[in-house]
Amino acid sequence: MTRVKICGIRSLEEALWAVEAGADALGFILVPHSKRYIEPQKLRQITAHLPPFINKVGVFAGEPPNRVSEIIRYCFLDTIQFHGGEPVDHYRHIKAAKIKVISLDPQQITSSNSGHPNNPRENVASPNWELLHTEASQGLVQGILLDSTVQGQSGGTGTPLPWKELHFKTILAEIKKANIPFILAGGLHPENVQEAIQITQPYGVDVSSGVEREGRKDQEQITRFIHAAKTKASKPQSIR
Ligand SMILES: O=C(O)c1ccccc1N[C@@H]1O[C@H](COP(=O)(O)O)[C@@H](O)[C@H]1O
Repeated sequence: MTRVKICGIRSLEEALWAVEAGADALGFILVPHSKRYIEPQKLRQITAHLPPFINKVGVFAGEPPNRVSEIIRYCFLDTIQFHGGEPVDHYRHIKAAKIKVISLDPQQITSSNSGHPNNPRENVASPNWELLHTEASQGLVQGILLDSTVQGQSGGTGTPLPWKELHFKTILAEIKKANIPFILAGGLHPENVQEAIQITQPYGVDVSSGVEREGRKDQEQITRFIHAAKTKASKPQSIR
């Protein structure tokens, strides 16, 4: 069954909505410029009151290793999500599971399909797959998350990746070679998550904007999202 992370939680009430609906993980944004930022002092008050068996993920972008280590311990977090292109090697001493984020520009993926008949990858800024495979084989990362970047902004953009595009299939093939769990993010919501899962077959899905209403987490959207993600779709889908 597909694991679900609900990200950008800012209160105990929101966290308990997600837990009640069956979330496997909760994400907390520790990126100070984000509109979903939560202060460590407030976060600790949430995590201290959560039931067991729920994975608590801290989302960071470019925070120095010592600061990350301090927050992980202070806030009782289990997992680090590196959302700022950090060299994960610098964080190897920290005792937490690590998720490396690869941010992709949806427009570049789409244009690479039609751009050049002989080389569909020509226009795409390709991630460093060799580095990812090395990090995975050395046990430096335990998961890889694909997210969308829009005009230089990555994280919480609410923009879907073009998972139906042919070039996306080649990206997935590279990720699967690393042989670590793959998590799909970027613009997922209750209406598209089943199709996205059917096409990409991820270990887990991650959502922030897609379970909000007027900028705040919404209990009904969270419940619908988790239900959809954990229910098998009836119609088969394929990549065109
Ligand atoms: O959610 C944020 O505000 C955020 C800020 C900075 C880095 C990451 C952030 N969230 C991550 O973004 C993706 C997808 O978000 P969305 O569903 O498209 O809104 C997900 O991995 C979140 O963990």
